[in-house]
Amino acid sequence: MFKIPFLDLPPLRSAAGTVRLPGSKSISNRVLLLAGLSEGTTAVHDLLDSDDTAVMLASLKTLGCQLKTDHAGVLHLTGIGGRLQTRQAQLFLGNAGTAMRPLTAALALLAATQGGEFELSGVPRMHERPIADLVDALRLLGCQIECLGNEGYPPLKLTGPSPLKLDEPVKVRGDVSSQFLTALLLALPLVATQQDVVIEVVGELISKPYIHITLALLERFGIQVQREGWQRFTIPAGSRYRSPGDLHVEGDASSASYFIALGAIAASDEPLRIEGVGQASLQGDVRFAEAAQAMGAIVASGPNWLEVRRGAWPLRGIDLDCNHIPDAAMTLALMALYADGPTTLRNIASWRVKETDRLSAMATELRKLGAEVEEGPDWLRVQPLRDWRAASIHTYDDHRMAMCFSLAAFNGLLSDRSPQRVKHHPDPAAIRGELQTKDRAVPVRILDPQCVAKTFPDYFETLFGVVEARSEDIPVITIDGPTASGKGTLADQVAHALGYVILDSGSLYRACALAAHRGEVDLDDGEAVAAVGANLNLSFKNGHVWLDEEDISEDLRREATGLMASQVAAHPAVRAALNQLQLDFRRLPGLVADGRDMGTDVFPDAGLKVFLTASAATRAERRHKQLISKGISANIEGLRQDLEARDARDKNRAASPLHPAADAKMLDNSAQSIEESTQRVLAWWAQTRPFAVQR
Ligand SMILES: O=C(O)C1=C[C@@H](OP(=O)(O)O)[C@@H](O)[C@H](O)C1
Ligand SMILES: C=C(OP(=O)(O)O)C(=O)O
Repeated sequence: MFKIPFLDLPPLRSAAGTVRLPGSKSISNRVLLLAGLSEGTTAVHDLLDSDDTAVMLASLKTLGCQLKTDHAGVLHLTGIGGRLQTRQAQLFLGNAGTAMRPLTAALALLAATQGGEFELSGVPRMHERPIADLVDALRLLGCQIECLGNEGYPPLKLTGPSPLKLDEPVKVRGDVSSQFLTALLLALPLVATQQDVVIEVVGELISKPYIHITLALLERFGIQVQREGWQRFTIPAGSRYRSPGDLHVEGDASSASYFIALGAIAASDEPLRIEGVGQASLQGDVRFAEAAQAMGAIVASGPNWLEVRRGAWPLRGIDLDCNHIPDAAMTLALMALYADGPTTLRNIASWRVKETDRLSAMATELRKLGAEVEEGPDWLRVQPLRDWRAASIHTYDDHRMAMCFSLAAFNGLLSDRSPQRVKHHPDPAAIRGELQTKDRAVPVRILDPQCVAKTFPDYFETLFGVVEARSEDIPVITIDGPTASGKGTLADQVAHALGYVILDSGSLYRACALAAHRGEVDLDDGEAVAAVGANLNLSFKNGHVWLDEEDISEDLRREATGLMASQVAAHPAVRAALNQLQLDFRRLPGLVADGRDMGTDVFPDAGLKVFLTASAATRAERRHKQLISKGISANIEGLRQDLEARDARDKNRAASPLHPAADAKMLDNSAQSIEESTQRVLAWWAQTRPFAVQR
């Protein structure tokens, strides 16, 4: 997960490959609650691991459920069998509607029948998300519920015992959220032992497909609800939760929407394959695929997979009632930017009471990209966009805002005078326009990218696994400098702050030599060592070097490795292979490369080049401290003389002498803390970016 203040997405060009979706949030939290209320143990496979499920799991644990995850990642949950194990608890439910609403109903009924006192709270936004319709329904039933802040909103206090009136139908409104009905359906079997319990929906029910998920999962837990249209639901007398034993959670269909859109926008050669949902899915949001098809996507599907590629291009604008796909519909608003005419999304009033006011947030942020947007009380109209602006997108702690706006990074595919338009106007001026499109693609900045943790913590990593950018569009920062100047630490810090990949070029020759030696390759055979070098699977994380899955940092520092490194570095074939390997580190979302010739030779087009120096005395002192901390005695004066001699050799050697690139920024960190140098480099970097100052 990118735990950084912002993530810059460079212009992206294409998508291909396979995405394995994380588990469905809606299914995961329902299954957890049902298993928690059941007797016996349920083995839950492929459970979603995210903020929303974490709060549900923590609550169930507090309530006395036993949770164990085995080595294969399967959760074994032993439920309370409908008998309270603890009568007092304070539960924090973050911003998870699928935890707050159903737990309110379940604990209100358990407190009423068995006695207890439970407080349910969440993040500030959860305290602005209405729950009045559910509280009203439960109060009419006889539950004691106090709203501790504003009436009709969490936090809530549920107390009991108190007598329940189960003879009358339980009436609930369904026009603000379907989760209130879901909550009652999931919880009322607790008290439907002696008699049928009837629920009547008052007024129009929204987000209906979510009720299907609820009913299907209740059935898996042995409860057959009788349904009359969307108005009346009967939980038969004698209902009792029975664990199905094993249960598999399918992939999240709302999360699939970003990749379906990605396929429609950017999979122009091969389809993008999405695994985890398909025709057999329980989730209504799979029908997002139909909306994407209406916009031009070509979709093939099997029971639990989808393959999506670009059909019509530009996409086609649509006018759609989105009430059945409230979450995935947000993705259509981004697809609309790539369309040939306006797109109107209707019947989406519920957007206003979700993680943020999504209608307003969507309109505001789309306008930052330059889009023309109209917003009504329950609709949104988005015009196609051709003249895109680089924008810093606020995400309002809403995972879907962050995921949706990542799709704006494909703007280079359809900016003004894009190649597609040139096809229709094949005159020389238009073709010159095509050549200019490269400069028209703009990056997108996603603020607070870690908000995706609500349902899809690895969203951006997954995205980067299936998209491509042109190499020259991937930003590079180079940090070159003499030995012991602290460039490795600085590169680490800068890369960490930006979420960028790190290349510690100095260790490549050592790693190559080590891998060749381990593979029993003759170190005098340049071609053979080069072949090893070309296939090295190296990565750099937190100052450590990894070869495949192994941390080889210690081995690289050994004297023997150093000697082997200078042996292999003499082969021109090895140098060529390692040069290519270094270029291959230019990966999404960007690269920080440290070394001696990164800015001068390897990445001459880097967006920022830093040449880091420190006085020989300072570097000698740092090296001295390092050695002492490892228990190696050393003499500062001797170290300083060594460093000065090495500097002189480096500067004056014939082959790539160490010197700053003509356009490098000089940074002398002798009197700076690492934090200060990091901030200096980040400030220089910010000046190169097209985004307005962050607010
Ligand atoms: O029951 C569910 O799992 C959900 C129902 C929907 O909410 P509303 O019924 O409030 O639209 C949806 O937006 C939410 O993400 C999950
Ligand atoms: C509305 C959403 O979440 P919640 O389950 O918290 O209602 C959502 O995930 O888009």
